[in-house]
Amino acid sequence: MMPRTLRHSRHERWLANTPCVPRSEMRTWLTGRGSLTARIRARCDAFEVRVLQQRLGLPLPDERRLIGLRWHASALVREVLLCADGVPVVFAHSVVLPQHLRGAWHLVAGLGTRPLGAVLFADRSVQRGQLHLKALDARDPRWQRAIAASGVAPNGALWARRSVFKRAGRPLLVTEVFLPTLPRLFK
Ligand SMILES: C=C(O[C@@H]1C=C(C(=O)O)C=C[C@H]1O)C(=O)O
Repeated sequence: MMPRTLRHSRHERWLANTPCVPRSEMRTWLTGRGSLTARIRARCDAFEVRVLQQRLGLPLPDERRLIGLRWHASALVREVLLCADGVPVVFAHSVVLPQHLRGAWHLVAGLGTRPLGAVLFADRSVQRGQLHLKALDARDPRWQRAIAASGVAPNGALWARRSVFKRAGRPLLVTEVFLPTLPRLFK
């Protein structure tokens, strides 16, 4: 029997398979492998990236292994809100090792309010790994930061997805938390 600290109960795992997501438009948004920026842009008149922070910080414990970060080491953490016609619809949290900002991920360093997707999907050398999904509840710091930053009234768990992008073998972890306002963009 694994010790409690290592045992992941269902609510603590990110799931690769999609049956966990009810058949709906939400499933299309969660599992689409194209640019989320492009999908939002196509469904609103004014798209905006509101940068909340882009600085060295500690990634969350469940992120370290995915980007090969030693325990207690810092990474570049970028958090933004993607807004459609002035309304936040996605909270995004991206993590990359600082040393890769001088190399493979140099374009991230000076990104500013340009969407990360504009970099990722314009470069054929960038490879996206598998998407993993999770329903985040109020105990998760990503849920807490998404709700606090967006000012959107919470109504339970928030669907999130994450994947590792690689350029020259260097990982960049992107997590996207879908806010309750997203359905305004559904067809
Ligand atoms: C990865 C993409 O870029 C989006 C923009 C981000 C940013 O500007 O930090 C982060 C994650 C994405 O929601 C995308 O468009 O699919």
